[in-house]
Amino acid sequence: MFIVTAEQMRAVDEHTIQKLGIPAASLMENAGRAIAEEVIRMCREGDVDRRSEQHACWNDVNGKRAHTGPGDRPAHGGDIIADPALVMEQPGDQQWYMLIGKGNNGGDGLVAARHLVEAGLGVTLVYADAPDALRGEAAVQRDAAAQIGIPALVHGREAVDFSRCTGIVDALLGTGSRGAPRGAYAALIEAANDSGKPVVSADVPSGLNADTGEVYEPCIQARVTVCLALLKRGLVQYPGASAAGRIVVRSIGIPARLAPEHGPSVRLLTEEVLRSALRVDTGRLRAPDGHKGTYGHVLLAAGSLPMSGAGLLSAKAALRAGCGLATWALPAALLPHVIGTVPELMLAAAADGDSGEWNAASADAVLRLAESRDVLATGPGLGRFKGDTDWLRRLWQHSDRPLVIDADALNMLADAGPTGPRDWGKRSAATILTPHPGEMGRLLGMSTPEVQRDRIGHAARYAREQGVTLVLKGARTVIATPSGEAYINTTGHAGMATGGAGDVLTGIIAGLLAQGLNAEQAAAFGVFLHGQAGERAALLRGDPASLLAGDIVDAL
Ligand SMILES: NC(=O)C1=CN([C@@H]2O[C@H](COP(=O)(O)OP(=O)(O)OC[C@H]3O[C@@H](n4cnc5c(N)ncnc54)[C@H](O)[C@@H]3O)[C@@H](O)[C@H]2O)[C@H](O)CC1
Ligand SMILES: [K+]
Repeated sequence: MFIVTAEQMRAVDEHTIQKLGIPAASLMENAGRAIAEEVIRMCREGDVDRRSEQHACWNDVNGKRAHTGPGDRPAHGGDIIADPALVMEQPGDQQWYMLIGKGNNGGDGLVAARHLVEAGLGVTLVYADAPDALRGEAAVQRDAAAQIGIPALVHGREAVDFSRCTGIVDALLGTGSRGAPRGAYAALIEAANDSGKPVVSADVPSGLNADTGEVYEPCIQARVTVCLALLKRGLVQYPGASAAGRIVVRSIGIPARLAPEHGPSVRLLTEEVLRSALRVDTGRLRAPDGHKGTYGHVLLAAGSLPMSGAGLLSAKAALRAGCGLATWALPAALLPHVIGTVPELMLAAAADGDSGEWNAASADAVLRLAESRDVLATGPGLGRFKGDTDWLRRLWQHSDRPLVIDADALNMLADAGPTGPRDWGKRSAATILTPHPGEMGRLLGMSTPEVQRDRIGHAARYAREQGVTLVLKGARTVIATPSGEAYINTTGHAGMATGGAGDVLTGIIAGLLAQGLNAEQAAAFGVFLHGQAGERAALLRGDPASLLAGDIVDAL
């Protein structure tokens, strides 16, 4: 599933109308109908009374539990399947308030109102602006609603009291919204939130930045968001993802495949995308006649005295991800401390003049060890040391192996200079960086909140400019490729925010690279697997908060 910006959505919309000749009115009709169907579904299934469903149910987006409309039950011979609007024989005394903005989002709300009236629901329109402010298709829908006799209030002219209504449809602001909601829009959003009634948002919750996921003050807190045509970036990035509630993406006649023609290709990372777009074929990872050499050898340069566990977690994760062999290189004096901790692991001592410090262990020693291995990964538990940026530069410039860079090695990279490591030259093999938002901020020379304000945008730009594959960790991890594509992960949970989880991810990605996956495949599949293993580990433990990074490795 493609994820678009508001501008990209507008361009795809225009293409559909201008080049394909599909009338704008048809798209608005489909949009409004999709919103009405969701409201009707909620009424039929009693969702409106279910207060617990406040947080996003991501599975609705990645298709595992998508609502398929009135035909959920398999049809048998002789069954008569009717529109949901026609089978609501006892809608009861459902009263829905429709908040109508003056743009096309409001037009969608007006179409939805017509369909809800048809289904027998009580509907009241609440215009944010005087109804004559509406233009084009939205004005056509305003007139149709008036002809049908749908009661209407205008904010500021009549009092609006939500206390007796069943639910609220938010069709105030959509992708044409700019900045924080103003005037009547802000007042209606606040009143809707304060009412405690379930809100169904049309396309995006009003008050959300549809591109970045930033929530303005105020912003609708939706129970459900019926996202129209294509998933918007702001709905998959926090805090927007929380404001959206459950997300239902509905097709309205705009071909989704047009999205990459009009902007960057950003996709939701699902099993389907891994198989089709990324061509990850797990069935081919293990040849029936393979031996340990077939599945590759990871060299990990990691760990220091206070953080030897990071190296252990990474190395173990690489093995669990399926590589044939893993060698952990560390300053020679540290080696006796870790012997036997992971018996399957090989250890390589980097001469350190008996100091136990990386500053005495040369980059050339690591390069020599890497020559006979397939992948080089560095960073976990490394710490900072004198001359470390030059140390990393030598690995960058002289290793022809795929290179995974994490943790403190990213901080060394941040010191490469204002234009970033691209000044070190183009590497002959792939480079994967796996920063958390703090490390990403150091790479970009900006604060962590600034990074978080537009995770997809920053990750995609850095990957393209620096020619690397970038994994921006955190809720909804972003995987961005040098060619400008991005994937947003759907697996994992907040329990995985625990020390060492990142080291595990580095190991998984290195382990997958060793088995022959390319950088894009290894990064995306690695992130997906890491999240799945975290979900599994939380189930086994019964409580996500008690998760340890080692549990993720064990659940792989
Ligand atoms: N996917 C599609 O192609 C389709 C989308 N539809 C719906 O249309 C909206 C986008 O409509 P648009 O008219 O461009 O913008 P909005 O309705 O979001 O509102 C713009 C309107 O609001 C005013 N405004 C902007 N920012 C603010 C603010 N911060 N405070 C107050 N007022 C604001 C601005 O002046 C404009 O007048 C999309 O989301 C879908 O819902 C189609 O219906 C089907 C095809
Ligand atoms: K809206």
